[in-house]
Amino acid sequence: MNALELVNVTKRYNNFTLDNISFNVPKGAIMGFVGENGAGKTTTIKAILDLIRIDSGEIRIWGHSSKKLPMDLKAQIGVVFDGSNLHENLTANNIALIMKNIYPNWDQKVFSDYLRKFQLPNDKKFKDYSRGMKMKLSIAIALSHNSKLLILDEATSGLDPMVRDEILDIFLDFIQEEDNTILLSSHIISDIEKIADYVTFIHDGKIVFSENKDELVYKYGVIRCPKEDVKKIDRNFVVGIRENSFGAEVMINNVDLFRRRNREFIPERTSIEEIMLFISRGKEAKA
Ligand SMILES: Nc1ncnc2c1ncn2[C@@H]1O[C@H](COP(=O)(O)OP(=O)(O)OP(=O)(O)O)[C@@H](O)[C@H]1O
Repeated sequence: MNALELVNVTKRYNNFTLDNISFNVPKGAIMGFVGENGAGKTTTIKAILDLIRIDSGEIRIWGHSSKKLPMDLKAQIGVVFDGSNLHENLTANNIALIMKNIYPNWDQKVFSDYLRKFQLPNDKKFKDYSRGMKMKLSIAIALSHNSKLLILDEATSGLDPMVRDEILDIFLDFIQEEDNTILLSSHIISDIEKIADYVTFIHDGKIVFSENKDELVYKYGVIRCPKEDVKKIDRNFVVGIRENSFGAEVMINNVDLFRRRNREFIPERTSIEEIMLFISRGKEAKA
């Protein structure tokens, strides 16, 4: 069962198109949603949350059309946006009062526990919080209304590695509950490598892949060879080329089939970060 399904979703802006994207997030999984600046991550998340109107396609949350999601299910989605939009003059205490009215399932005890755990003062105004504190407060809110689906847009960016680790642990705790699901967009691939079960890579408004994280690194490989050998490699397998003064690195897809067909070149293991970098740069050789 999927918590989230996107089918052929298209959204056109003047200079950008979210182009016919499809991917699923299985219930109980953490989906890492990665892509460079402007690739379309926030647009996708806004579409999922029905904050923008899509031009075509279908989005289903727990099997319901996102446009017709019943209120009680809507209340089970915890959302954190980068640069939280909480009012500057509110304190955590004020926010708790507001959230109690917004969410029928608001759990004050859980919220207070998170404030303590994150060492967030009750009475300090939001504008006087540090970036890390603001992010933690947003996460505490998202986790305090019995959410079963967390949608996090760059929730760990701009935070130091220790705070990031602390927050990633909270996400891992959250996912221990069998039915809980996370969609986490991030620039920080190491965070995704640490906690995600699946990775969806969006590039220039299109989905390049949406796959199980562990299988991904077996599908791709890097061949290191002299520049003049690049042309011997079957272009159908090539997803990206990088050249430097020592030679060339060629990222290939479908490594198993490549190995069976070709004994001359031996692809080496790679990482999600490298796969993304190569694919973003394209098939033309670049230093
Ligand atoms: N309301 C809008 N009107 C016109 N263009 C928009 C609007 N919102 C977003 N865009 C454009 O859509 C593109 C994708 O933006 P989006 O915020 O989805 O990217 P992103 O992957 O989240 O990037 P980042 O990692 O930088 O946040 C950008 O070119 C942006 O300028």
